[in-house]
Amino acid sequence: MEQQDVTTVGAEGRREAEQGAPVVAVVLAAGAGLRFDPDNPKQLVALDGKPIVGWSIDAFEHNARVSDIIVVVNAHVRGAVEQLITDATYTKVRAVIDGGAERADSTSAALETLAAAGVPGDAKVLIHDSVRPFVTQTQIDGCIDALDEFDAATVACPSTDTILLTEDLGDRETVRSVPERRHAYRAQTPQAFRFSTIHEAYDLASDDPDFRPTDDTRVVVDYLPDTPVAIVGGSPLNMKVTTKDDMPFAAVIADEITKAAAKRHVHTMFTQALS
Ligand SMILES: Nc1ccn([C@@H]2O[C@H](COP(=O)(O)OP(=O)(O)OP(=O)(O)O)[C@@H](O)[C@H]2O)c(=O)n1
Ligand SMILES: C[C@](O)(CO)[C@H](O)COP(=O)(O)O
Repeated sequence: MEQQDVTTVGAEGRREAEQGAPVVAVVLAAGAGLRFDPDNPKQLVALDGKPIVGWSIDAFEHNARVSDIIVVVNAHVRGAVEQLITDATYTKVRAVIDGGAERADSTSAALETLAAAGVPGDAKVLIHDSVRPFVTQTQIDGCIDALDEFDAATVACPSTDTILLTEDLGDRETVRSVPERRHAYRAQTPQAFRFSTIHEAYDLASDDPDFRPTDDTRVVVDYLPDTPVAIVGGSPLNMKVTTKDDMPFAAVIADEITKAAAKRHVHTMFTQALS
């Protein structure tokens, strides 16, 4: 992917000439959805008529600072995802690639695709769960901006519950430590990295076959411990659809977003008609 100048209009209307490396979104949609319904892939389930994976791709397609999108799929959803991309006439989706058995394998496959494509080490890579359909432009911009100061950043939500870290005692879990709540966050996505950082971390981690991280931030924390990972503000609305119990909440959020967008559209129409 070639270097390109991107002129963007920031959230406050600021115009900024943003010259630099590509901003690549990796949308992870290769999961089996075992906790949801293996016979009904959750990434394809519609919310307000749009498949969950479509909500996530839309968010990055419509961010002017994102230059490229890679979608990671499995064989069961590939056809539907490719059709969705065609029907939506997305302009930034560069490849639909096969993921792997674990989430980390899917991220790794995306990183190898970027490496083979010659993506520069200072490219900004945003890795996102496709089943977090309500990621906001503010969160995406927050990740992109954070990488001007850090080599790694993750969207995360302050925990409103006290977090307990446990250990095994016989067949029971017992509390090992209770971190201060002000330092307790729930990781979300996007998780964002300079390409060289995340590629190096995954390269180091690949020597440990037993390493099974549930997110990408941990790979940097464990294998590049001197690399700070900045927190970007998350929200309970940036939820992950994991089980069917998540669907009623997701449906309410989707409906609210759709209604708000319709109101904005009507307002714009009136403003244009009356001007
Ligand atoms: N091998 C995998 C596993 C997960 N994911 C993606 O990572 C995100 C978060 O994973 P999760 O919610 O756990 O999805 P699944 O792994 O499909 O769920 P389950 O664990 O219930 O099978 C999802 O967008 C999922 O598609 C992926 O791309 N490749
Ligand atoms: C990456 C993540 O969304 C951060 O909370 C989470 O770890 C994904 O977990 P999953 O089991 O793959 O859904």
